[in-house]
Amino acid sequence: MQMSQAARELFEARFDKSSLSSFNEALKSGVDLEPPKLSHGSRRFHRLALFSGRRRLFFFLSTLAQIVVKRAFATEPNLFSLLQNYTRSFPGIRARISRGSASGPITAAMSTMCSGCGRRMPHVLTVAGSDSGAGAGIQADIKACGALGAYCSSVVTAVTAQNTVGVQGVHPIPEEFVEEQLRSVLEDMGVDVVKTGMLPSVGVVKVLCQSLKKFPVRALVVDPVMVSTSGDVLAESSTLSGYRDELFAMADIVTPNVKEASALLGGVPLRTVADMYSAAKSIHNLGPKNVLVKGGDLPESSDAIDIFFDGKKYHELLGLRVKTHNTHGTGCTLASCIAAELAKGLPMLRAVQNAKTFVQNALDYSKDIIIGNGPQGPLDHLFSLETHSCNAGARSFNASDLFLYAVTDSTMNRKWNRSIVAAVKASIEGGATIIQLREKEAETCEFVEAATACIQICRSSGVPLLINDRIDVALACDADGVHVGQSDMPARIARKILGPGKIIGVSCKTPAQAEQAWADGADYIGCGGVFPTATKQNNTTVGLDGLKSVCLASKLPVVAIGGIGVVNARSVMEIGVPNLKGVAVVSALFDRECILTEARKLRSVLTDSVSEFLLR
Ligand SMILES: Cc1ncc(COP(=O)(O)OP(=O)(O)O)c(N)n1
Ligand SMILES: Cc1ncsc1CCOP(=O)(O)O
Repeated sequence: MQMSQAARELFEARFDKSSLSSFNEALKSGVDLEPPKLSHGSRRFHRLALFSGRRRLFFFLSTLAQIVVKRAFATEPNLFSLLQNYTRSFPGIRARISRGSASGPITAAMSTMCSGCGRRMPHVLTVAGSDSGAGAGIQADIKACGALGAYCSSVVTAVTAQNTVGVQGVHPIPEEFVEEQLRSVLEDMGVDVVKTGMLPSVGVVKVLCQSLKKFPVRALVVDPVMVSTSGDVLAESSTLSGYRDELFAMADIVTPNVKEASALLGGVPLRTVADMYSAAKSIHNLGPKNVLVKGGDLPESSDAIDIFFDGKKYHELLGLRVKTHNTHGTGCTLASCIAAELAKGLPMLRAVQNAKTFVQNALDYSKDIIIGNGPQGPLDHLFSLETHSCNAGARSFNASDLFLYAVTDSTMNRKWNRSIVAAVKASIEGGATIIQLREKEAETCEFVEAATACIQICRSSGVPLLINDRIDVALACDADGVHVGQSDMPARIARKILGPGKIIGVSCKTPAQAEQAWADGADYIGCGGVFPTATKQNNTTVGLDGLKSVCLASKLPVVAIGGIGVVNARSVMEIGVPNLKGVAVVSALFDRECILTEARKLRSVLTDSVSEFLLR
């Protein structure tokens, strides 16, 4: 459309050019947005536009669009929030929708921002009680989300006087004020996921349900807190009916422990893992999309077994029981971590697995800390800051990190015209659980620069980053560790140089090499090539039998490597040896057009094969 100079100036005064192009792009992508409300300036613009026939058409269409959008808002009160959520999912556009006063008309004004101008943080809102001891409740939720890189806002439902001995007092917040807090946060702050903890009365449950209907969010995590770890009652028994009748139907996941699961099911006793399976199914029948029954309190079990049920499939999630009194707040922490991982965009099962890993690491790290004189102390949620900042000797390695091990390759990145950083980012988004930079041709300076950028991405996603061969580069960028081959720096010297806090992996093809790697202080073994591969020249293949014999001889966890991809990953995992923890892949991710899609596919093959194996 040709515009007169005057009209152009008026138009550009209201929208800067980048906003305008983002707005146009959003429209092209199919978002229906209300055109800006006519201000005095734009009325003048319309008057000018009337001078030509084409401009008359513009005026007519924009007025028509305004009428349509206003009608839609009048008939669909949730449209405001739906639109707000919808626009949030556009990477190149950030739309802020402002709502008029409750009595006045709803106005939608859009301010756009190019993707390079700002950074959205994953956002969890916790709706829970305050714990003055800060081990559980709102305080635990904020710390856990922060540790996992999510922003956490809070709506306080009750204030408790609490310490490591027990709960000395509970002061519920009036329902109207809970509602007001909910409105303040949900209306303005772009919440991705809501997590609930202590909801002291059925009235608060109802207020929450109404608020979530008005302001829908991407996911709802319900931790049905009824009784504190010290045995003190934190919710009226009528809250149970609120959960069952209304809240569960809106929940993406409900995370009861065995006592809460029993209470929700009218007091049925839960004594065995089989009981947990049937409880998960019965609670699923109450409406939530997924259920996690936590078995930490189950008597007579040496492992912490949780049962996850998505309505079709059960997953038995195993964790080692950490011997410690410092368990106060683990339930709140787990649910908050699930919420944080969902807010980051992870699928549900992965979010649950990552949350479990975080809690287990936090328990392990905090097992000896002394806070308070009571029987149940708190966790140190921010342990990862300490391990990363002072390399204090507590290794941040968890064998389950080997599940989907992405190993980069500079030749492949060049072929597909991608930076290392973009490749790493995509693989993490697709579900990679650990990254190795294997950059055979990079100049040292370029390698350190790329590794430093990758470290930031990996840290914010909780994914360890290792460097292939180059201990100097690992030290320079404070990577989480190194992977060395049989002809590289021996692992025992690498350990001396790097200290106890870094992860060291060693390539092994034989049981003798596996034994040596353990003696040298390695953390894991990479075994392969399992299948023939074009990625590494002159590399002998050990096959599935060779892999099995190395696993059986190894005291360390093992990751399989070489020629592995979507079609054969299951056959690798199915060799059925407990210390085989995952697969490492190069070309199956990095020599493909879309790394993210391939990582997702591979992750899902691995998850399916492992859970089926566990259930056998
Ligand atoms: C996880 C993992 N396992 C094995 C290797 C191979 O390492 P290496 O023997 O040092 O061979 P190059 O990678 O240097 O060719 C690996 N990189 N990662
Ligand atoms: C580095 C390495 N070490 C043993 S096999 C191999 C290459 C793995 O690459 P791909 O996953 O493309 O087969």
